[in-house]
Amino acid sequence: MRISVLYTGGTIGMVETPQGLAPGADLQGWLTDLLAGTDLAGQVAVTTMEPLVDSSNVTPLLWQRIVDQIRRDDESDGFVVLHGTDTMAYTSAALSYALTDLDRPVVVTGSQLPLGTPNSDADANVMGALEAASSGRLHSVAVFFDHELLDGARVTKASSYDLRAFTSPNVPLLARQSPTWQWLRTPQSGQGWGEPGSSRPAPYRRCDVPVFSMVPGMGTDRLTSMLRPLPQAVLLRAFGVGNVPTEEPGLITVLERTIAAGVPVVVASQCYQADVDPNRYAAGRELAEVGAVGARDMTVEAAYAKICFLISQGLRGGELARWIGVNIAGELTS
Ligand SMILES: NC(=O)C[C@H](N)C(=O)O
Repeated sequence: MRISVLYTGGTIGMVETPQGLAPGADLQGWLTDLLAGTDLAGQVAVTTMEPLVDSSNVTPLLWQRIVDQIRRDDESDGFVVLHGTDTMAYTSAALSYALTDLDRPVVVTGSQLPLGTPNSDADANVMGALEAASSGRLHSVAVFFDHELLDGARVTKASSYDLRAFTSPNVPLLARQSPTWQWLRTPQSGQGWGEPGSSRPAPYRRCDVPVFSMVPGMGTDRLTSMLRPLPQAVLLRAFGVGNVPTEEPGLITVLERTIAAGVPVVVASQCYQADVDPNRYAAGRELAEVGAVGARDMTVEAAYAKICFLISQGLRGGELARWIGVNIAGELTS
């Protein structure tokens, strides 16, 4: 058994500096000590992805570097990606879309408190992630955090301070480690990208996709200026099941013109738990009628990463909008 750990940064390996927490801990040394005397000792290799970053600085280009690193490693039986928590949910969704054909586990984790500090969750999270990756029971992308294993394309960061930082609001856990493993269900899968046997997905590129929330009193002029110049797509966080202020004069027309100009408008929800159906209320139906597409039960993170994935594959306009409803990697309930 060989597990490859890809270390990208995050609080887990940070130390206090005069500027605040920043990468600087001896992660390799700490991991060697952590694994000493366990079944995994000598079976784990660490690759440090320089420069180490706070995950607020992650872009789709780092998503792709992680994908490339995993793809070029035929030797490892599984992977653990050490990542900052702030954008971990975006990265785990992005890896899920790009690695549907991998058939080896990729477990993403990190910590809320730096390794070696009092009550740090680093030891438990990394040991659990390594156990999940070497269990033989997982073959897809998942997140392990605070004794829970979650579908990679389903997670959201639910707390900035609690050690239970991640949840998957629309689907149950995959497994719980408390303290022995209880495997609760098989991961949701999707149809993957392209035809079976076709070439691998094109690499992630940076994309121009604004994500914004509707708020009570949102004006049409503000919406119009937010959409200039025209982006590649829009991810709109509407109210509830996908409702917007349809009585605001001109607001729907702005979105209609945006869609007519070839810019897909994807409607997600501001609710923590959501299944978007813009057809349900009159206050949403007008959106659907002008061609906006609902993100169904995808998280905002999964929807954003999916739009970037589809743009990177060269899809635009209506074709991209059609793929929003296709389950690629278990990101939505089909
Ligand atoms: N807990 C963390 O890892 C937060 C950190 N700011 C990061 O996302 O890199």
